Amino acid sequence: DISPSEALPGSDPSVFHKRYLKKMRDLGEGHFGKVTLYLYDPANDGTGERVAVKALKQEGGHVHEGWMKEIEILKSLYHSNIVKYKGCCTELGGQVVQLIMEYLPLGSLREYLPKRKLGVPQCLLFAQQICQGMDYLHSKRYIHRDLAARNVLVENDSLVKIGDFGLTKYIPEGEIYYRVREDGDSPVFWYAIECLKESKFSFSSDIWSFGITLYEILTCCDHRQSPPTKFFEMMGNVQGQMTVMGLIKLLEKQRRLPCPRECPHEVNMLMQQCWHAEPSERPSFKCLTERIDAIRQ
Ligand SMILES: C=Cc1cc(F)c(CN2CC[C@](CC#N)(n3cc(C(N)=O)c(NC(=O)OC)n3)[C@H](F)C2)cc1O
Repeated sequence: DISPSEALPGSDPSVFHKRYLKKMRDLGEGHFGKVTLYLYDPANDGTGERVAVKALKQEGGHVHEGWMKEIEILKSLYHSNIVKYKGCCTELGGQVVQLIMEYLPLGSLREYLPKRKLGVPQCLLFAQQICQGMDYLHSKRYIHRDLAARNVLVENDSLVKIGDFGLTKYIPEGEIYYRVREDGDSPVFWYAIECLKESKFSFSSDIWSFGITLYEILTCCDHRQSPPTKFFEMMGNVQGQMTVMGLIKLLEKQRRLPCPRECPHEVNMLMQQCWHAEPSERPSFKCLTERIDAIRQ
């Protein structure tokens, strides 16, 4: 039983057939789904290519409209600092759709940085590339809402890509904020103060998350200095159950993550501006790209 797309010569390379996907191992787990490494091996001789496959945990089998939106978003993005869309694998006549992306075996900055102890210049190169990818995303009026080192993939020593768009939303023309209802397991330590207080997400709240991501890069994702660890310490470890209220109080008292040891003064200034209490006072990604470029010279 071959489907039409298989019968025609030069069939659509963005159509992946379930029967040729051989599961290798899990790469990650999210609230609503998971990302898995597969070998796509139509010749069935092990010479196929490795791909990263994102799938929803199908409850009730219905396809999330938000899920189809995420696929459409990644499919529409073409940038050297954004992970490449490769195609889809459909099952049950389109009831189940899996997203096929390029596989970056070095994984995210969370896995890579602790092993590689980069110097400041290379940290700034990675930071600048994240800004370029994010500037492109914002130019298409998308907000990411989950920018963090765990969602930035490493292609090689001098190239990183934003690798996951699970919480990305479109901001219609003329609007500034996207308000969320769902809470789930929100990454509150990467959230801007207005997100914590009013669930108001914007281009400016992505800038705040970039500042946290830059801090992660400069601390080589050392878990002893991770944002959760550090914020817990700053709150005086209230018996470990940190409340969002505790974090808001801290941020309202203008407390911020400390300057990492290796961090040059002007980079710390840039990070602190990303964490300005007033969203409109935070720099844009275009501005950040230029300022990091100047510092790198
Ligand atoms: C359904 C929602 C959902 C499910 C999830 F599992 C996650 C979390 N997931 C994101 C994708 C992830 C990190 C990034 N960026 N990653 C991608 C690749 C790749 N393309 O190669 C890769 N490579 C790798 O680890 O190589 C050793 N890791 C990693 F899987 C974590 C987020 C979610 O929204």
